[in-house]
Amino acid sequence: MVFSQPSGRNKQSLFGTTDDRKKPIPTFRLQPKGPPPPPKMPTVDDLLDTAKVVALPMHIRFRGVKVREALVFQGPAGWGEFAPFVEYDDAEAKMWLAAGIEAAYLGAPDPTRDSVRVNATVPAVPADQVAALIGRYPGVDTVKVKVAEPGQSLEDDVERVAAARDLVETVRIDANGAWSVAQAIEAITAIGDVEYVEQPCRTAEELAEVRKAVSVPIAADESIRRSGDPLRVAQLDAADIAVLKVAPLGGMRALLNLAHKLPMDVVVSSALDTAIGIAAGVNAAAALPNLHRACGLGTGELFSRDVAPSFRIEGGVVKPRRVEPGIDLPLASAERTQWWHDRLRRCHAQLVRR
Ligand SMILES: O=C(O)CCC(=O)c1ccccc1C(=O)O
Ligand SMILES: [Mg+2]
Repeated sequence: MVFSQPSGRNKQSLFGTTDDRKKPIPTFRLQPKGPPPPPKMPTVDDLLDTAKVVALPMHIRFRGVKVREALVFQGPAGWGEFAPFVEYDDAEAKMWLAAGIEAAYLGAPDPTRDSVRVNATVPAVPADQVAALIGRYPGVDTVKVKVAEPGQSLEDDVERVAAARDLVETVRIDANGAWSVAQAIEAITAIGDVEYVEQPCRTAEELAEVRKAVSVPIAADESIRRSGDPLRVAQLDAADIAVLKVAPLGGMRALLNLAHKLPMDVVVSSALDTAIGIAAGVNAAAALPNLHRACGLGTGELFSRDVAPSFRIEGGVVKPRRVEPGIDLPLASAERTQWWHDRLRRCHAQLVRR
């Protein structure tokens, strides 16, 4: 059911559902009613026909990488992206392929708003570099600061967050699960008031413990996108906010469906996507019935080259748009291209088999 959404165009799926199979064969209507039938699942050859593997250079190291690789492809509805992080196994990576196929073959769900507020993303840089990074995000009033980077101290985090606080109204932090419960409580106390702390510890149980011990709101990211059971954080009362990403959840409609089920505020964030993946994130955020917080969709600013001009941030917002890659793309080596083609083949086989 992850590929469906309660109503209208947003309910379509490329993969079908048990419900669809139970429905009687529809009788012919003179005046067609409702959404068009979902297109057929593309074959591997369909995907590889238009596939390009890009290697995008970054201004700054993020998640340990300075070059972001992605495979992008074109379908009848536009472009899709397949860019699971290289260390992910096929079972996890196949969700990212489902998301890319949805974007290229089904297109965006119906929007409910025409712009989306974004946050600036500040990697674990020295405090004196924070102002220059935030300067790349015109009109943005919310900054997400990465903390708990391996090899750095709590003092580094306190200083980096303080530098961001001097410049904007709202600061949120992301520890990517690096702290123990005790370390999280110590760090959160030292850092002081923030909008929320994203994934302070690895497990949902630990998030629930930290949440009981501190007054700062807790957001869940990896506990949702990598847990196998995204609803568990809600069952455990482990988070105040859900950070949702299109690609790891298997698409825009999967994200909308999950947001519908979660009893908490949602933030849509990127997975360090190219402009094609960012477009899907913006389209998902623009289709949410409720959205109260800035989204992490400004990461195009971290690239020094992208597949298309990055989403222009103006007055702190981005607007949904169609993304068409340029002709002069920074292509990956032949060897890396083959690696991505092989990975796409394996993930496609897993998707059609299930
Ligand atoms: O949310 C943002 O501001 C940017 C996206 C981001 O931080 C991110 C990007 C790639 C992989 C993981 C993460 C993360 O939120 O942990
Ligand atoms: Mg995160």
